[in-house]
Amino acid sequence: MIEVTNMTGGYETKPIVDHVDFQVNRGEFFGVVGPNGSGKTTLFKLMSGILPLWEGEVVIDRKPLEHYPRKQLARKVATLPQVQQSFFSYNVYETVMMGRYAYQSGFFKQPTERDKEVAEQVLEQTGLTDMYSLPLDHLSGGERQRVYLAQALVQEPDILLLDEPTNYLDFSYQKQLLDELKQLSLTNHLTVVSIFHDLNIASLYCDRLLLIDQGQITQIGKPEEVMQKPLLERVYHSSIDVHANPTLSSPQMNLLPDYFLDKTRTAIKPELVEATEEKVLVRTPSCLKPFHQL
Ligand SMILES: Nc1ncnc2c1ncn2[C@@H]1O[C@H](COP(=O)(O)OP(=O)(O)OP(=O)(O)O)[C@@H](O)[C@H]1O
Repeated sequence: MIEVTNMTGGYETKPIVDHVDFQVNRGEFFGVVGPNGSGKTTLFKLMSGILPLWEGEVVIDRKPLEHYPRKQLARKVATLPQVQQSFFSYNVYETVMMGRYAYQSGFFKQPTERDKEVAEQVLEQTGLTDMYSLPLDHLSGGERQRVYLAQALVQEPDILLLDEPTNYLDFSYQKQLLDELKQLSLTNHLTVVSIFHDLNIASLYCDRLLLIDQGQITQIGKPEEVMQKPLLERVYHSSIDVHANPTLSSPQMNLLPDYFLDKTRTAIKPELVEATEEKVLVRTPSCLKPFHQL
């Protein structure tokens, strides 16, 4: 369990994350959402000890973060940062194996049979087995993202902190990755705390969401408690529409482009032109798209 109390911190003099309190339960899939610059990444840096706390504390499994020795913390918490830079061209296997450093001891740090077993299993899980000998700079952005995720997973952490894990991934890999993480949270009780920009994805996969704005918590709760039109419109300064997912319980949102809004910023209802058993034709604001076939 992660307990964050009165967490405050930043970079210079002004706090970026300001007196924040929340808890994440073991095995929970917990999403952090909020506009650009709201403090999501800074919150992660404070939670993982990359940035020092100015005030408050982070307690992981009843032990304050600063009491964890480095290697013990790496076995407990693995992170996938937003931007990964590789200055040397390691191959996929070498990069993934670096995640095992917390389990290696001695001067030469040769991988053990167990290290190799875990690495192979994770390469399989992340669909990287066939690429294991390729240098990282020969991979696409999405493939590289999967390598770094694999590097975090071989740490066999209890807690995974992910900063926009679906960056660069096409929708099929997004689904594959999130299904895998969800499964790990359900069966292995892996705690997943992840930043998302895509509110619909966050709503589909997360047990609870934390909405942050200007360094403070605006709302925390189940997706239906956070995915509320007035709240999201206020925080994101955008016109949106929130509706029930037709097949699942998670609420989903649509952006409302300005050309679909009238002078009072209300969505213009499409005009029904023709409805037969095979098709429905509607007319939307005529200047742009005369017809939509549904
Ligand atoms: N290294 C830094 N030094 C100084 N200020 C920083 C630094 N990193 C971030 N900031 C500032 O902190 C604020 C919050 O940044 P942060 O990266 O936490 O936001 P975010 O919610 O993750 O944004 P995004 O959605 O764009 O990734 C921003 O105003 C940013 O300019």
